Amino acid sequence: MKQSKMFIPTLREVPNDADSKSHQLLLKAGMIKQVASGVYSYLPIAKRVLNKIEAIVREEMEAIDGVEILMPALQPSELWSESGRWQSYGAELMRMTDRHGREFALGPTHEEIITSLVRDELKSYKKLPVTLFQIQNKFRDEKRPRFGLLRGREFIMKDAYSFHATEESLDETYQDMYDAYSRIFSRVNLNFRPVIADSGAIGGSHTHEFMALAEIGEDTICYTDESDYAANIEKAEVKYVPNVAHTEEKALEKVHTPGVKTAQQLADLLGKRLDEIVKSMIVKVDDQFIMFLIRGHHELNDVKVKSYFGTETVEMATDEEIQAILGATPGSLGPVGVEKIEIYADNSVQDLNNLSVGANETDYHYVNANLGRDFNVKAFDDFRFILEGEMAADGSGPIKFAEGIEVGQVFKLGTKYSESMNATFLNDQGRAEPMIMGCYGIGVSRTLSAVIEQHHDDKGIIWPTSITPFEIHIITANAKQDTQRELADQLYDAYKRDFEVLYDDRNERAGVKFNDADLIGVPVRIVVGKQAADEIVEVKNRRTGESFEVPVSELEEKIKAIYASFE
Ligand SMILES: O=C(C[C@@H]1CCCCN1)Cn1cnc2cc(Cl)c(F)cc2c1=O
Ligand SMILES: [Mg+2]
Ligand SMILES: [Mg+2]
Repeated sequence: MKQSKMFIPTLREVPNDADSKSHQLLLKAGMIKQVASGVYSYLPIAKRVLNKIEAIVREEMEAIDGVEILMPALQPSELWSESGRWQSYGAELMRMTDRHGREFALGPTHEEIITSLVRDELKSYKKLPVTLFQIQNKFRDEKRPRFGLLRGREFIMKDAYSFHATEESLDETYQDMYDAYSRIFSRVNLNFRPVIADSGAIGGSHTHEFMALAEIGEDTICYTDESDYAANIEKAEVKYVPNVAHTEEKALEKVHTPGVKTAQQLADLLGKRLDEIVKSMIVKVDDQFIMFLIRGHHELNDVKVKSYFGTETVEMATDEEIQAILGATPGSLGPVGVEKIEIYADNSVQDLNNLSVGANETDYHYVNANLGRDFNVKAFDDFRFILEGEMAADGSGPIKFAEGIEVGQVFKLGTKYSESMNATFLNDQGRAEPMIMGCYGIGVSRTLSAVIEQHHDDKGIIWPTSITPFEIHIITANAKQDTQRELADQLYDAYKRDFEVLYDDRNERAGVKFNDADLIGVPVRIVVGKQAADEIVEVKNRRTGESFEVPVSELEEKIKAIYASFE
């Protein structure tokens, strides 16, 4: 492709609203243009890379008997009412009304559509299992779109859905998908980890997220070097090992603590360690207020609370709600004398006695509060985030943290949608049963960004050869110089048959062309410059930065040698 005919609006300056490295480079390399917040056009270089990522996804889906379809973005609200999600989703679900006043969702995902499609067709166990997938734009009205394509409001997803007569059959497809995802993310050259994850609103039991390691990642991964254990921190289980350090029970004592709002301030005032303080948090679970007791140096894990109570509607109580229930502000809450609401506690609260807690009176706390005598706990469980260095749930070794970008997720859905939408099949005894489902997503446009996050230097993107927009970048140092231009034209004509060639034939200064080439990041660059008359060109390896002066007669061999070095 001749660059004079292409559309690659590179930028010299970093756009100030670009808030991640990949976002900056996508803009500087002229790969995307923002249309609205979280909404982008993909320009030619990006489109070529997306085509290659999608081709790899298709290959790996079809290799495990996935069959491609394409569903509409416009989803009638009636189907979302059948599943109950029209009511349960809020502002994130983009909705519209057509000219007849009928309501639609702009599809954020396609469980309702696919289940309604399949329930009319797959009526017998003999026709199961089936795995269908699509690659299509999704719409989610994110409150804070950011990091370019990493968190957009319209994005490209591969979403697959599988339908089964038995759990075993689902387990098989789940494993096939898990392995196919590992192949896909390896092939696009991502450094990734599959992690145990929380299934959240979608329901279902078992799910893994595929995390691309990157500092910008919004997810925290917990992993150990001693095993392949890895979990999203939302889910990372804290194996409770009692470390009881009880002392002789002392009399409850009320202490005036003016201005104390935080556990640290209380610890400082009492001359105690932060971990000797117990924080009391009021959480609204469904529409019931619950008090959670957490050690001072721990944090409440809202995802574990949701999972424990089996609901997504979990919010911290507001100051007003707290005032109404306990008559105090959040800085002075405690379990002593609390009868109106249930009290749950994290396991590690059991390790201490003579606790320092709020007195439910602003500016007053208790010391020496003791379980049983002064307050009761309905249940102890794992309600906190694990700390770096604590033992992993599999006992293999200390947990380490890393940031990750969630580029894929596989779910065992079960019968949540087939029951609510009556998608049944006749089993081998002729009895109707709800189909067992799995669903599997890959963020295709997010994967593009994740690859850039992991493959760039200070000059620009360095494409892995598997998804590079072009294989060779031919540049004339001075397009006005006939000898250079003629040799470059000749090389372009010779190579464009066997290679994907980008030919910078523009009448731009050499420096501009080299800067653009560094930004666009094609793995191998050929510069036709002053030595064109001697049929010598410069070959540059974008990844290593090495340059070689090569006679044209040895050029193809050199290019292939550089490509071989990438394997
Ligand atoms: O999408 C999934 C599960 C899987 C992911 C892989 C492909 C198939 N779906 C979870 N999820 C996430 N955000 C959503 C946002 C909105 Cl606004 C919504 F209405 C529904 C969902 C929603 O269901
Ligand atoms: Mg997540
Ligand atoms: Mg997820």
